[in-house]
Parts: sequence; C-alpha cells; structure tokens
Amino acid sequence: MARKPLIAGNWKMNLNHLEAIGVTQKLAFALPGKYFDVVDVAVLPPFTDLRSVQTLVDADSMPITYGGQDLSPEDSGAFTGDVSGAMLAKLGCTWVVVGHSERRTIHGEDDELVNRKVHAALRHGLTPILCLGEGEEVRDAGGHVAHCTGQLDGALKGLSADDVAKVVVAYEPVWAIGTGKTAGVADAQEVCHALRERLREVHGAGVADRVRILYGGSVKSNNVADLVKSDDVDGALVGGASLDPEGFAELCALAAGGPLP
Ligand SMILES: O=C[C@H](O)COP(=O)(O)O
Repeated sequence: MARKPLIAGNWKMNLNHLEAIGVTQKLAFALPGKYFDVVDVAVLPPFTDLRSVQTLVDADSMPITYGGQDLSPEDSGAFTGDVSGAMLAKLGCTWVVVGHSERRTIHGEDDELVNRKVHAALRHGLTPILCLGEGEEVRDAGGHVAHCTGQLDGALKGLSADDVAKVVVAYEPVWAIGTGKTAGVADAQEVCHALRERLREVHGAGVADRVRILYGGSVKSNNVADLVKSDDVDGALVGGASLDPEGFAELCALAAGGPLP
C-alpha cells in the first residue's frame, strides 16, 4: 500500500514566536506547491510559537501542517505547566509528538505515561507522532528490535484498531539523535520493518499497511532520500536540520524525489 511520506521538523526548544514566523514563511516560499502533492510537510514548534504559526498558515493558506511537541495526559484541571490536547486542537494542530526520548530521559516518562498521552491525543483528534528507540547499550547487546517492539506495545495499549491506524510511529535510535551518527539505511529498515510486522501481528494487516513509520536521528539532506526509499520508512522526524528553512525545504524536496530547481 502506498503511504505518503511525512517530513516533520521538530524544532525542540529553539526559535521564539517571532523567529517562528520568519522560518515558516521562508519554508513555504522555498518549497514549491507541487512537492506537497508528494510529501506531507510539518513543523513542530515550541508551544509559545503555535498561535503565530497558526495565524500565518491560515492567513496564507499554506500547505504546511503543524503540531506540538508534547501534551498532558489529562484534559483540564490543576496541572501547572501542562498543555492539554484540547488546547492544541483549538490551535489547529494536526500532530503532537509523544514519547520523544528527550522526554523519556529528561522528564522520566515511561511507557505507561506515553500510553496515556497517546490516548489523550486521539481523544482530541490529534495525530500522535509516537517516538521510540533504543539506547546505544541496548543496540550493542543486540536487543534493539525487542526493545522497540516492546515500547510500541506499551504505547498502543487499549487502543482500537481504528485508532492504531491513525498513529504515526517514529523510530529514533537514541544514539543517533543530535550526534551526527545516523543509523544506516539497513538498520533503519530493519527496525521499521519489525515495527510494521508487530503491528500486523497484533492489530492486523489493514492497520499495519496504513501506519506511517518515520526514521529520526541526524537526518540531513545527504541521507534523507536513501532513508525514505526503504520499504518501511515513510518519512523522517528531523531535529537540527529543520531549523534552517532553506535547508529543510531542500531536504523535503529530496524526500519527494528530487532537489529543488
Ligand atoms: O525529533 C527529532 C530527533 O530527535 C532527531 O534530532 P536530530 O535530527 O537533531 O538528530
């Protein structure tokens, strides 16, 4: 089944709301409309930027989608500092990142919390970009496939097949994030394939064939094309390389099959 690739730029804690306007404008200007027929392009700015990005995207009818980098598992109430799925949905978000390794490591998020966040996202009509991936020691010990399929099972617990089909999975080996070390194309395909097979086993072929599985970890213009050519890699979650709009536009174009004119 043909799955449209998704290239999502996770800005992490970079770019204030004024800078966000400039970067989004430049990205839309640099990437001709025809590329959006072939790839979906998303930006994932900090919470404080979302209203500015929404206003710009709406005003100029940009084909770019956007989303948050995290959400609360709760819907409202006394949860100081948290942002709910309802709030993100109201801002026109399509996506929300859940379970990024930086949240798992720095904020101690476990599979149970990640699972609650996936449920919260879907409850509010947001598409979760569910991140998972192994650390270097797990890979060195050869446990990467079991580790990642275990995280997948934990995150999807209690979801209907219809809801699982809506989720985007992002395989991000922790040792490749922000390090310049990219998993080889064969390594990325191995884990993405194993994740799809696990989806097939637990949720059925119809679901497994629909779910987009991205690769993330030091994706750049020089490796994106080869990565997305792999059978089970349906796009990329891009960190550092998404902060430069012209470079990110080039990366999106390469994922769509050719460089910018
Ligand atoms: O969410 C994005 C990933 O953490 C990858 O970040 P990176 O492209 O800077 O390695």
